[in-house]
Amino acid sequence: MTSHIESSVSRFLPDPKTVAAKLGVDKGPIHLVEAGLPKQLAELGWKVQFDGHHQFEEIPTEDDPPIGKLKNPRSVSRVCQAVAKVVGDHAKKGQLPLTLGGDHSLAMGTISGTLEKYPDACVIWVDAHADINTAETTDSGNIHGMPASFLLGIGPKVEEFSWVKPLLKPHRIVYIGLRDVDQGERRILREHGIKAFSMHEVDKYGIGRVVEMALDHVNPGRKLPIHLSFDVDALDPSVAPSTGTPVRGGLTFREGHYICEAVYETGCLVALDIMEVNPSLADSESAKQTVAVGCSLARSALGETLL
Ligand SMILES: NC(=[NH2+])NCCC[C@H](N)C(=O)O
Ligand SMILES: [Mn+2]
Ligand SMILES: [Mn+2]
Repeated sequence: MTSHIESSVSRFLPDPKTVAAKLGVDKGPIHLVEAGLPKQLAELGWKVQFDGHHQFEEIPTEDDPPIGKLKNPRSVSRVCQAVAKVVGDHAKKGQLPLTLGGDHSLAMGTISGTLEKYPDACVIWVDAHADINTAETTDSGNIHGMPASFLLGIGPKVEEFSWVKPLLKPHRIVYIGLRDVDQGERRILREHGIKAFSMHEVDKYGIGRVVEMALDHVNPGRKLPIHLSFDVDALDPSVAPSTGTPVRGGLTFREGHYICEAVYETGCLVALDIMEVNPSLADSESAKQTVAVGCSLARSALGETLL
């Protein structure tokens, strides 16, 4: 283990979208824990402190009407703010927070927590989507399509999310795996000069070169702390089927794991998110497969090697 990391903490959070609909019955991320992830990480040499389920506060839908187009804004804001605090507190103790989700809107919380302790941290965002819509550009109103814009402080201010400090700089985030990017998001990426390696670049250069180029962009000297936010829908749906917004043409099993291994090898990883695992969305075989992939991605990012 690298010296600045003494222990890891794993937490899992429900999916606000599903929770809102099902009044708190979403058990997505707990499956990763029940599949044995804490023990697997302990076997890799980590001292695992498991915080337990971060209880999503149920705000009845009628008490959480949309703000503009944003759906469930108060519920999402509240849970993300709580996550920011917990992640920040662990980071300040020199621990490596692992957050299991759940909706990728949670990255608003996890990355806020990381930047609180490491203001110069860079973010590697692995996803089929850019999740960089603003309250203005969003079509769906789903906040999981917007966390990056809140962290960057772009787009119209939404009072409910004023706790999110715009600490992330456009040159400190890089995407890998994109293939489903909305028109407004394309414009935002261009206007802010945000670097993104879509599946086109993965096909063209191979994953090894792409990860190297991504690191050269956000972390040229390989000295800055890295927050890896991995949305499992970056993987091809044949690899990770149980997720809310699958998009064909994604990363292979090995490509996804290679990213995690390469980030671990830098010795710079300070926080990890494994997001959008949703076992309730598929038959039990697909769910099992997706949960197993989520666990193995986390292990790869935390030091598991093939030999
Ligand atoms: N975290 C995710 N799965 N995001 C999907 C976002 C899809 C679409 N771009 C939206 O804004 O609604
Ligand atoms: Mn995402
Ligand atoms: Mn996604």
